[in-house]
Amino acid sequence: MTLRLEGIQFRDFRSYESFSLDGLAGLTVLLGPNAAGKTNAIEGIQLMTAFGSFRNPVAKELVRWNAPNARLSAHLVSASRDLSVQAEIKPGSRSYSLNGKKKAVQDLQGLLPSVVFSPDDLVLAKGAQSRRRAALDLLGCQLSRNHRVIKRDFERLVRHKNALLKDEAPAMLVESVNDMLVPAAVQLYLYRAALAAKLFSRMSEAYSVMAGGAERVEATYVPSWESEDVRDAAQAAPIAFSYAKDEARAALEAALRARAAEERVRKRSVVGPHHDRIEFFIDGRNASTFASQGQQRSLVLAWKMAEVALVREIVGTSPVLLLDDVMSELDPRRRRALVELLAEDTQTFITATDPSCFDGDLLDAARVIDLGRQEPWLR
Ligand SMILES: Nc1ncnc2c1ncn2[C@@H]1O[C@H](COP(=O)(O)OP(=O)(O)OP(=O)(O)O)[C@@H](O)[C@H]1O
Repeated sequence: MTLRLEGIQFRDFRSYESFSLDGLAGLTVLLGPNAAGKTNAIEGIQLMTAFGSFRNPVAKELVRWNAPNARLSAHLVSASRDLSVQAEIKPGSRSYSLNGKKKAVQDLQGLLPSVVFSPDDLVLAKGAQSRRRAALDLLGCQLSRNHRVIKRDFERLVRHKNALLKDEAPAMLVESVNDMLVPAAVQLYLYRAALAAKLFSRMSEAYSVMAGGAERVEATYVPSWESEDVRDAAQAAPIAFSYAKDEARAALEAALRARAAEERVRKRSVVGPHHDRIEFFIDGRNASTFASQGQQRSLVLAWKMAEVALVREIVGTSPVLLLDDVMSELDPRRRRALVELLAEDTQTFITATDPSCFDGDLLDAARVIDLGRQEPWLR
């Protein structure tokens, strides 16, 4: 049975000393002037549903200034279940519990997936590759326990390998870590590549609808073990890569051998899924270099629409949709595309500084929370 978010509470989280919302239904609009805490609220809800944050913060940034820790809780309900998820965040650590029992993030992700769309997401189109990989992983982690376990194992091994390289440990030690790292790296690559293929095809469809079929969007997932020439070519024009498990393993092992000396000199790992790339193309040209602002927005919106479609297909229910200050950024055509996403079964939170960017019908159907009216010391 589908879970939904019934209530959320923050204590000493970001700008909030104390904040709670109960009786949450389909559509909640959070209004408030700049710095009222709208993005903080969206981030808090994401932390209690996706168990990650689109802002990629360190734990310390989430704790209200001068407070020792932050506490968040979420009440999730369905016809047959009543769950209480708690989080305690201290500088340097985050711990979660479910109905009073301690849980690892890997055990909670997927309970109630969420998809965030915020102006910050424009970095998906233009910014660092690490943000694209992180967005793909956050989706993968919400959809598959295997994805989250392998990602965690792989990241642990990379940290260990980097520490050895930094300490100039003997090559034999680094090689023995590579032996453990390769299976996790190959599996993470396979999960990501399979997820990317599904996401990218839905993204192209969504973009095509928004652009009235006038532009063609493609996206590719480029493994780190490709030679520099091939990676350059894959930046210039879309090349589809497809590796079976054995082929991926052989290619990664060969690249690790070929670049071992470089890793020793640079004192860090240079090959593996943490260096894979995601490239976007509009009409065959790399979007990082050639896309206009409007095309970048459409690209990111299409990615988000593809995420929602994939969660619906794979989990069988809609994710919680968190839309942070996006209406004012979108032209009427894109706004319409976004509003169509708000199917009746999609629990949605939208923030804005000004209610005038919403349709009257949308506001009539929503519960409107005015964050600007809250006492400032309680925010
Ligand atoms: N750890 C923290 N402790 C206290 N305040 C914080 C913390 N982190 C962020 N803030 C403050 O929270 C305030 C609200 O930020 P938020 O991004 O939620 O505003 P917003 O309502 O989305 O504003 P805008 O409309 O300008 O996007 C900011 O002034 C920021 O300085």
